[in-house]
Amino acid sequence: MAETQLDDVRKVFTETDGNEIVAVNDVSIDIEDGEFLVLVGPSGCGKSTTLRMIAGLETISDGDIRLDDRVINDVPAKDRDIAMVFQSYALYPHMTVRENMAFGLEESTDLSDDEIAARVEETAEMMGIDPLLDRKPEELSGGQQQRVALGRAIVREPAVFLMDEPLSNLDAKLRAQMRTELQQLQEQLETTTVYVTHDQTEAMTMGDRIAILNDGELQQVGTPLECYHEPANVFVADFIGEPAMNFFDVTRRDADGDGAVLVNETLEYTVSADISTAIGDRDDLVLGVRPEDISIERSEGDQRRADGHTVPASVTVVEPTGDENIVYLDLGADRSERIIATIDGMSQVEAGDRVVVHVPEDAVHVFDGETNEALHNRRVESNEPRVPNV
Ligand SMILES: Nc1ncnc2c1ncn2[C@@H]1O[C@H](COP(=O)(O)OP(=O)(O)OP(=O)(O)O)[C@@H](O)[C@H]1O
Repeated sequence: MAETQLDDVRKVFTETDGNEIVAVNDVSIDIEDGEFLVLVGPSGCGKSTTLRMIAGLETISDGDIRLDDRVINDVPAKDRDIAMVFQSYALYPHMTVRENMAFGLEESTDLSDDEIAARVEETAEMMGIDPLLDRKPEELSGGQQQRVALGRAIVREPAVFLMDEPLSNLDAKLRAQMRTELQQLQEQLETTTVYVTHDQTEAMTMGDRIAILNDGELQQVGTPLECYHEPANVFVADFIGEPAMNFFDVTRRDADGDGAVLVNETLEYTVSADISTAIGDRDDLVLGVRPEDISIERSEGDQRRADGHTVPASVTVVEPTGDENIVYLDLGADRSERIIATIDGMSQVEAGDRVVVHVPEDAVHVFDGETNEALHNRRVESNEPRVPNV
């Protein structure tokens, strides 16, 4: 167990033509002792590079990495007391499962052969791979190989586990099963874990906290629900949640009293004083609303409600997923804007239906159109935790 800190960590790669790539740009994260932190972001955002720097497999261009307050920038990988699990499993093909698991212990500890054998057996039992101990990797399924790769990391009892997309070679069902198992295992072992994935569902369901990276820059660190309900910016709001948040470029118009109206060619959305105050005098804005917060009603003609939170629309596509319908809609008379809503699977809505879309004010997010930073996030009732749709 160990607290792991990244302090303004930077990685610049220099290509052969001298061109510099900033893969990781001054990233600071405090990973608590025993925490399961998920590093998530799109391809090329710097996740693996960050993990490899923690592991000692990549040098650091600037900043510090600390393990329990000790700077480990120059400590060789093998002396860091960190175990890494790769997507490719990286098992030694000529060794049995038993030998694969024992190898790391022989290299990094002074344990006797008997002690090593006992620890391998014990870990194999915990991982449910004890019947496989005398097989070679080629005699194992992908899922079994992944279990062995995890077992090989666990048997070392390291201070920190680093995992780079460890489940991505498994089929969807096995992946979901392994997610739960890994989480339970980590809770039981209480070993600080940094887990890399590009899959937001994996991040949301596994992480105590998630750290969202884009283009080498840290966007937000928080619990899954914080990142979902209180995204720091448009990138996070868009990345977390499935289907993604709907966004509309709007400008501000003063309304009667303290409120404002957010407008574009299709929308006229009235907001009350607290949102208007958060917006201030900014004029370039982005209005955001999650698909699951939208409701739709059948309607003949253009029936806007007096609250200024409705807009007429027509249904273009309905995708049933079982418990819910994902509904794609064209908004307004000119149909120049689109919106996606997720509604109850029993609702009778069909392509071609004329409807009214209702967006409650307590569900809207407003972002600065220039900086993309959040100005106002949806209201969350603290006694009413909502399960995010991921
Ligand atoms: N050895 C290298 N030399 C030059 N550029 C590199 C090197 N390794 C990574 N990069 C660049 O650094 C950036 C971050 O790469 P990294 O592999 O960390 O991203 P990632 O988020 O893990 O992506 P993925 O999910 O696709 O694995 C990318 O632009 C990548 O091209």
